[in-house]
Amino acid sequence: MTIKSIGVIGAGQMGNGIAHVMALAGYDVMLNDISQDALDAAIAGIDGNMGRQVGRGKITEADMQTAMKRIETTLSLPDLGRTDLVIEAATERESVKKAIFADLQPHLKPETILTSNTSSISITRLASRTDRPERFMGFHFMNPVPIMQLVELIRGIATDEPTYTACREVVDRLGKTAASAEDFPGFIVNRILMPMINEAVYTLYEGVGNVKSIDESMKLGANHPMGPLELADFIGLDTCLAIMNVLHDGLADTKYRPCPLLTKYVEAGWLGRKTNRGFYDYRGDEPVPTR
Ligand SMILES: CC(=O)CC(=O)SCCNC(=O)CCNC(=O)[C@H](O)C(C)(C)COP(=O)(O)OP(=O)(O)OC[C@H]1O[C@@H](n2cnc3c(N)ncnc32)[C@H](O)[C@@H]1OP(=O)(O)O
Ligand SMILES: NC(=O)C1=CN([C@@H]2O[C@H](COP(=O)(O)OP(=O)(O)OC[C@H]3O[C@@H](n4cnc5c(N)ncnc54)[C@H](OP(=O)(O)O)[C@@H]3O)[C@@H](O)[C@H]2O)C=CC1
Repeated sequence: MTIKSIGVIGAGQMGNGIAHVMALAGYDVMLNDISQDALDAAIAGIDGNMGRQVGRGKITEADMQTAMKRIETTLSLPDLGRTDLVIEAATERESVKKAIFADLQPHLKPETILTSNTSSISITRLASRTDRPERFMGFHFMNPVPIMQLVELIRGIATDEPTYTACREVVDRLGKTAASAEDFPGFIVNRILMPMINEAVYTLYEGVGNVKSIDESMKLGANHPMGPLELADFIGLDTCLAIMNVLHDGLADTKYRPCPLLTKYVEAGWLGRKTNRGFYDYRGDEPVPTR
């Protein structure tokens, strides 16, 4: 099946980045969210990010104008019914994702491929609640989407080969690299990355270091581009906690228990950059460590 149009559900940082790269690669994009503010912020964000790419000579002004015209926004899920491939990128909560698929399903063309950008949730379980488990798979981008090269492709137990091939062709057209991961909690990247971030929070919780020393140690001592706490703020602490809970529940091993300090930050609504406060406070000119 040739994919021409893409539906993206959830206009947060991932949905916005996915719409950006898809439109630049020539796909028509229908971007959906439950909030008009989120849709407006996403379009402004894409405009700013593409503008920076023009400024740095990565794309032309004409590329940007054409791509921006390819992106439509909608508050109405049925509008995604006419697309060929849907990528769900809403909040990392299984109940939210299942409700979206249930609402969307009656409006889809029979051949439309359904995918989720979930960071950790079982593709097989999500697929089993839809009318098309063979045309369902995990399509996992990395943040920030316009920059990161990798896309994890995760087959559920029932995913058929034409579905995998069609998704793989989309990744190729984006100029990105696909990695196949088996459908187990957190797949590959988050199975490895998230316990490291959680351990950094334990290191903070136990007073081994403070926010600044932990991040500096990993940047200067292990050559990571961002410290683990800065990266957690960038990903979103709610998303980090949700992934740890999926690892803990799904693998039934106490080594994945989420750090209580991570839970406390999420309960405070200090979710990182998206709420202007997490392990750093972003409300001033420079980020200030909160511990
Ligand atoms: C949770 C999951 O399920 C999976 C995940 O995604 S895990 C998270 C994976 N991501 C990471 O680990 C990111 C680690 N951080 C980095 O690689 C880098 O710090 C970074 C690329 C984000 C920024 O790099 P930097 O050198 O500090 O900044 P800077 O020079 O300003 O930016 C580099 C490029 O990124 C772009 N960029 C930075 N932030 C961006 C954003 N939020 N959105 C879009 N583009 C962005 C810049 O425009 C610039 O683009 P060009 O190279 O085309 O000019
Ligand atoms: N953050 C990251 O680094 C990465 C995240 N992911 C995954 O991508 C997905 C999205 O993450 P991210 O973009 O960071 O999250 P955000 O919190 O930035 O965005 C999620 C968006 O989805 C919206 N939303 C919630 N419910 C619905 C719904 N029923 N229909 C449509 N939209 C809805 C939210 O609206 P509102 O704010 O109003 O609730 C919000 O705008 C998650 O599954 C996450 O695990 C994957 C790779 C990296």
